[in-house]
Amino acid sequence: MEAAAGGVDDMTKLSYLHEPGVLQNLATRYELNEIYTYTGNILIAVNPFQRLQHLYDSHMMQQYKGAPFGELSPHVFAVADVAYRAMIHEGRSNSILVSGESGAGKTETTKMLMQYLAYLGGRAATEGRTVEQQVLESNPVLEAFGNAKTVRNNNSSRFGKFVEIQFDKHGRISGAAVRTYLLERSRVCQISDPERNYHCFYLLCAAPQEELDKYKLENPRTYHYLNKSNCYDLVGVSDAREYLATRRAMDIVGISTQEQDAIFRVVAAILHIGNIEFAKGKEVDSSVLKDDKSKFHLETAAELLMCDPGAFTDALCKRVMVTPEEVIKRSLDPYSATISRDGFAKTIYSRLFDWLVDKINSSIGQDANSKCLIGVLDIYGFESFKSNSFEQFCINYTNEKLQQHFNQHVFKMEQEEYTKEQIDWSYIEFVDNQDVLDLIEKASVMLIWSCCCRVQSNTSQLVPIWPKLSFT
Ligand SMILES: Nc1ncnc2c1ncn2[C@@H]1O[C@H](COP(=O)(O)OP(=O)(O)OP(=O)(O)O)[C@@H](O)[C@H]1O
Repeated sequence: MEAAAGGVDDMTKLSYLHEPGVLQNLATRYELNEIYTYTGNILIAVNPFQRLQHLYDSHMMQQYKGAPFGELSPHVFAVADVAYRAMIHEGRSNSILVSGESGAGKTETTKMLMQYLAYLGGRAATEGRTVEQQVLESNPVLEAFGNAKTVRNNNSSRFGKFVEIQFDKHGRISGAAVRTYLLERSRVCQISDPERNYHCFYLLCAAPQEELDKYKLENPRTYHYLNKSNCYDLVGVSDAREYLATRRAMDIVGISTQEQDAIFRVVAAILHIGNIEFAKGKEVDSSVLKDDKSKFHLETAAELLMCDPGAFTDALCKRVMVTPEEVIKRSLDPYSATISRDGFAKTIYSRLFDWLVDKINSSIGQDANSKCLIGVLDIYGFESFKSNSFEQFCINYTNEKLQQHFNQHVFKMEQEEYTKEQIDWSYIEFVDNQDVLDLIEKASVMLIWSCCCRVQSNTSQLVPIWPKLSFT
C-alpha cells in the first residue's frame, strides 16, 4: 500500500510501524504545518517555533468541544476534551502527562491545555477575578521566577510543575493548586555563557527608574550573579515590558502591592549579596568585607531584607555550630565566607519561590469539596550539556522515571492484557530503561553521592570514598 501524500494523522495507520516510517510521517506533516499526530490515544506534538494562531483560537475550541476523539484532526484540545468528558461521565480524576526533551514545547502545550480546560469549565464573566483567570495568570508569574534562558531554550522551566484543576459537580472549575518540584537553585549564583539567570533579575533591572532608585539597582552588567555570562537580552523580548506584565499578572493572581514590593526587595537584595566580596581578616582564617563597595552592597541588602547589617555580616563571615553543651562561633576564611554568601542567596531565592507558589495557591483557593480534578504534569525536559551537573542528573533521572511509567502503561500493560485474553500477539520490541533506573536506585548511586557530599571538605573537592563502598 502506498503512503498517503500528506502523511497519516494516526501512526497506527502506518503500514510499517518502525522508526524511519514514524519520522518520515512526522516530517511530512510538519511541512504542511500539521504539528500534531496521534499514536493511538497518545498525542505527539512537534514544536513549530512560530505562532500558529489559527490552531488555538476560540473557533477551534468550539469545534473540539464534545467532538469524539479522532473525529477531528489531532490536537491538544482533543486530549483535554477527552480527559474532561471522562471526568464528567465516569466521575474520575484524570492526569495528562506532557513529556519531551528540553525545548520540545511542553510548557507551551501545558498552557494550551489549561486554556482549553478554562474554556470548558470557566464561569460566565462575573465581577472580579475568576479562578481560571488566576490559574492562567499564574503562568507568567511562575515563569518570571522559575524560568531562564538555557542553551536549548530561551524560556526553559527550571522546576517541575503539576497543576491540579479542581471541578465541582457541574463540571465548573472550583479551585486549583500548583505543585512545584526541585527548583534549580544553583542557577542563582552560577551561570555560564550564553545562558541567563532567572528572568526576574533582568526584568527588575529594566523596571522604571523610580523602582531602580528604590532598590538601588543599576545595569545588570554590574552584578556578579549576572555578569558571568555575556547574555543579558533575549531576542524579541523586552524585559521592561515583561516587568510590567509580571506586575499585572501578580495583581490578577492576588498578590498585593506591598507583597509585590517585598518580593522585588528580595530579588534586588540577592543581586547586592552577590557583589559582597571578602578579604582576609586579622585573625587566622577569618574574613572581613573587602572594600567600601562590598560594604555598600551589604548595607543595601540588609536594608532591603530589613535586618541588622552587623548581624548580617556575622552571619556571612562566621559559622555557628550548636552542640548540646554550647553554641560555638567560628570565623570563616574569605573562600568559605563566599560559599556561605552564595548558599544564603540560593536559600532565600528558593524560599521566595516556594512562598510565591503558596501565595498563588492560597489566592486561587482550593475546593475541599471538589468532586474531581484534572492534573497536568509539566516537568523539566531531558538535557545533556558539554558539562553536566547534579541538576542535570536529577532532571534526567526524573525523565527516565516518567519514561518507565509510560512504558508500563503503553507497552507492558497492553502486552499483559493480550496475554490474559490469550490473543496471539507477537511481542513489540521496545527499549526498556529499567536497567538505567536499577543502576541509579539499586546500585545506590544516590547513597554514594550523599556520602561524598557529607565528607566534602572546604577545598570544594569531593573526597574519593568510592573504593570503600560496595555495590548492593
Ligand atoms: N505550540 C507552539 N506554538 C508556538 N511556539 C511554540 C509551541 N511550542 C513551543 N513553542 C516555542 O518553543 C519554545 C520552547 O518551548 P517550551 O518552553 O514549551 O519547551 P519545554 O519543553 O517546556 O522546555 P524546558 O523543558 O526547557 O522547559 C517556546 O518558547 C516557543 O517559542
